[in-house]
Amino acid sequence: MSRIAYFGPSGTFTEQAARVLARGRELVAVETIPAALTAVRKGETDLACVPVENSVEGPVTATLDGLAEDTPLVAVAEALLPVHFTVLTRGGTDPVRTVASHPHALAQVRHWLEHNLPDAEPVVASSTAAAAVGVRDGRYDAAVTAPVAVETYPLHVFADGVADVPDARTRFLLLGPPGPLPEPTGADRTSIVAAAANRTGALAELLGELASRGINLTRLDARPLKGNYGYYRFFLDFEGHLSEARVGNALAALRRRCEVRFLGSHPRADGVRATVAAAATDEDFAAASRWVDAVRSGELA
Ligand SMILES: O=C(O)C(=O)Cc1ccccc1
Repeated sequence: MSRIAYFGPSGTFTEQAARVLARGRELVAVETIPAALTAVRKGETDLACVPVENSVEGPVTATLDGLAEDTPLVAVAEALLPVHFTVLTRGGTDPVRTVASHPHALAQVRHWLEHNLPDAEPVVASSTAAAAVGVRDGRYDAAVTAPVAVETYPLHVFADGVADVPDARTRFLLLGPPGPLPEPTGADRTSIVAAAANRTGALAELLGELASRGINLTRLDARPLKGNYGYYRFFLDFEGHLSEARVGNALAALRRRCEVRFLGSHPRADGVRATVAAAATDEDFAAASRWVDAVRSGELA
């Protein structure tokens, strides 16, 4: 049976996302995001499930850096989960002095903690579920977890439905080795990493290649090139599928300008259909190419 390594341990938000994407595949918990990516790169699992961005905290940098480095992986599917938290303790009457969680989770409940556990010191854990393990083992007094954590860790539910921002969402990717792309659906997302040159206008030129082909950008993140202060690589997500003319054409144009790593074309979890600007449909590109061919062959001027 095919297997998915997910950012665990058991009881994380990523496990919730992996369940949505599993389609009968076996789920294997690993302790970190790099470990999930390594499991696929080494062929220990067929796929990996990791978080990529959150609507409150922004990019998940371990995922972005892990995708830009080492051997290429591509996203074949995504899941978008609403994020509200459950706060677990061991119960009893002892005061809550420490509250542990993943940094993204702590950042999303800061106000709730100020009002409800003002004396508790926030402590960073590797994941929300690792924080629950710490509560179970007596290392922390409370953990900010995913709702599924109670299935694995029979702790006391101190509070649930906790969220500073009611509509917070996290997007997760299902990643595999390069292979055939998922079929286009009309509601797809394409992701790349581009190493824009460090000179005036270089990023604007890259974005211009997308804009001039009528492609709508959905995310732009910069990450530093470690060990090379002042240099960045850019992560771009945009609407459309590589099989579509405007996307293939734009990617070729970007490739002429700089190093590009393709990170996948796959259906969007929210089903939002791509907006295609005027004169940017496949038929528009095909008609224009037919015209150029006719001019080249001397049939037209
Ligand atoms: O630690 C987890 O449960 C994760 O899967 C990472 C995470 C943390 C906070 C919000 C969404 C995902």
